[in-house]
Amino acid sequence: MVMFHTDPELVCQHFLSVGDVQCLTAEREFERDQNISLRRHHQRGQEQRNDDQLFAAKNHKGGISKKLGLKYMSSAKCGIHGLFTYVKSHSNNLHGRRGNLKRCQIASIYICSSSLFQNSVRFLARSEYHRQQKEQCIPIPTSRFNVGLFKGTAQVPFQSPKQELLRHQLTSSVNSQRSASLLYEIYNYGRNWIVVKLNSAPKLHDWKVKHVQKQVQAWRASGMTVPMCTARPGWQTMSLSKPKYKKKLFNVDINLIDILEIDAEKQTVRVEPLVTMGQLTATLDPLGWTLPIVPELDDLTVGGLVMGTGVESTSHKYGLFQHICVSYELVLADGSLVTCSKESDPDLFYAVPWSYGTLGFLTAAVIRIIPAQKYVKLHYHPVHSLDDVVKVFKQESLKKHENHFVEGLMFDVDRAVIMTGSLSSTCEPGKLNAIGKWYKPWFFTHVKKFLEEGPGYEYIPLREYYHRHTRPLFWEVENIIPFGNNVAFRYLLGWMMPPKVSLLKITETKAITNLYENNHIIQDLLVPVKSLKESILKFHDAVQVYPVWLCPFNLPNDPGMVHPVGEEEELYVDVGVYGVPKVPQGKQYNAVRVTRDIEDFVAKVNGFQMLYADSYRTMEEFRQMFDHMLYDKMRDQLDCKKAFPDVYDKVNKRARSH
Ligand SMILES: NC(=O)C1=CN([C@@H]2O[C@H](COP(=O)(O)OP(=O)(O)OC[C@H]3O[C@@H](n4cnc5c(N)ncnc54)[C@H](OP(=O)(O)O)[C@@H]3O)[C@@H](O)[C@H]2O)C=CC1
Ligand SMILES: CC(C)=CCC[C@@H](C)[C@H]1CC[C@@]2(C)C3=C(CC[C@]12C)[C@@]1(C)CC[C@H](O)C(C)(C)[C@@H]1CC3
Repeated sequence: MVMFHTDPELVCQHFLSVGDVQCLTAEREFERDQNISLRRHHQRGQEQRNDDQLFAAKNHKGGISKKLGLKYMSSAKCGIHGLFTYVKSHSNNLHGRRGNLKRCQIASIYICSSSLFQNSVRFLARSEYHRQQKEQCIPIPTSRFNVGLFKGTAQVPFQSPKQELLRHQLTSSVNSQRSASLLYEIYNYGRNWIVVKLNSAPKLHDWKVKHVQKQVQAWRASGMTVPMCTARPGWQTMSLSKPKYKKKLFNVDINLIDILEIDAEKQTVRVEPLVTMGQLTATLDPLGWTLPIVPELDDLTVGGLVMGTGVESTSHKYGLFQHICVSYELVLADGSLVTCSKESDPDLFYAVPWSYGTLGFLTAAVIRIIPAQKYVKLHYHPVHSLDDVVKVFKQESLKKHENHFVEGLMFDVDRAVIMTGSLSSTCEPGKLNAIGKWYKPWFFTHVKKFLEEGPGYEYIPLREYYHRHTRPLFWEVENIIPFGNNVAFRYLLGWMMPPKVSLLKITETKAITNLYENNHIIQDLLVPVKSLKESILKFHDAVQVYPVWLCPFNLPNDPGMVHPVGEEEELYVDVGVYGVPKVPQGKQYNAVRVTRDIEDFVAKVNGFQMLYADSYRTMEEFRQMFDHMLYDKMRDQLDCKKAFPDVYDKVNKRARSH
């Protein structure tokens, strides 16, 4: 039977479901009208042909072409990085972590557009389902590719699937996404600089807030038929999934992107919710100030960190992001504008964090600032047994005064580097390491070296330390551009990194999102430090993903969704698991089963799951993990039931993506 799939998603889903994937056999001509032609590369016997499931997908404007008897149509837009990652992770699952890629090859990938915010990746695909799994795949001898920046068509001899994959990965790094990211960054920093210089933001703030209030009034006037959410598109957010619920809800546009005021006397900064961490450190650091906690990815927003949560290597001292916030300004369900703080309205103040925008719209936040220093003196302590990892990590995390920063990276179940740091205004000669420079190795690979070299220390410029995980997105960029840490690449093209998450997301299709969701784990599990050893062993058994991020944080017993079980504050640790799970040969990773198992474990040890990650909990299970007492009270009191969805309805798996 020959099947023609016109939906690219099905093409990719098929990749997942089949046992073997044979090379896409295609040659294409990219003509001006962007028709794509497809022809079969090698002939096979009639019997085998009958078994074929033939997929051809054509990107661009829904055109239909018929050529060589094959019918194919419409849109195969697919973030190229996603495709690579997919291929990589898929082959890992099929053949073990370092599995051979022979049976999973993509032969033709086309990037035909280089417009600023768009990359169109076209691929023609043909896959073969061998009913009898034993049957061998036949390698394809040549393939062709055409990438926007490389004009013309290059014919490259097919050497090995791995090289084939690498070649495609190279094309991804030179696609226009990188330059678009850079232009976008330059625009943002320029705009921010002008706004700060002109001091125009505070004057405009009231006017912009009124605009939010007017939209809430308009929602009320419209009969309040569906609840509200912000209009921020899903591709702009720092999560793997895209919120599906936004399509059904009343979207309120919140265009609040500026730093409003720095008060040196009170040691606070007042910011609008879409201010990012990168924007804040760029503004505050030159003035000699910094936030006590700077969540490490440049594009995280204050709104997202207040409504979700934020954690970083100073959290053992300062707690979570909400614990450095002094007050919130919110537009409520009735359209009124309120400001709440511990003193003025403690119930609302404590209920807001983790509420994910379901109590009101945040229009400004006042956050504490502390004096900054020029450098971080960072010590690296390699440890070589799990017991020592736990011991050293706990010991260092409890030294709140000596250690301004504490963080651990586990490279295996019994090997880790624990880092401790302090702020410093001076630097010893020969000890400076400007890790943020474009040609420097990715931070986690630099850290790993200390396992062999033994303990050491160095000085890192403060802002470069804060954003140390931005360039490799922890280690996630390794899956997207595996050669990104290669020394030649770094010197030549490293300045184009990191890829902008929003641009990666906007160029990604549902299909690739699905592939990520099914072959990847991204979870931050917040567990009491007393359960750290048990947790590491549990995650090791479940997924064996390394490196693992260990970040200690102090959890005070404040009211609200997240607090320790006992009366006292407690030391917790964020165990960050990001990567492709290791699956025994021949087995398929089951994201739902594994994630649910991990979630059950976390709940059992009185831990929490960060809300940006996929949650497979039922509503009852979710309500058991998070204390809803104050939240429910505030939802009733502020008449939120019709105005905003319940937090569970925003964070559960069904509400996201697809
Ligand atoms: N180191 C760290 O701590 C890291 C944290 N994260 C997580 O990433 C998320 C932040 O990502 P980011 O892209 O900045 O935020 P998002 O846009 O993803 O926002 C997260 C939630 O906050 C709500 N929200 C955001 N702004 C407002 C507002 N002004 N008023 C009301 N609700 C609002 C959103 O509501 P709506 O759905 O209506 O848009 C959404 O539900 C957080 O959840 C954080 O925990 C991720 C990486 C690192
Ligand atoms: C609490 C802490 C420190 C969390 C760190 C979380 C990061 C590792 C996450 C946040 C956003 C994130 C989910 C993301 C991705 C990887 C992991 C990230 C960076 C990527 C880049 C993976 C590739 C995907 O195709 C896509 C581009 C959609 C996402 C975007 C968000």
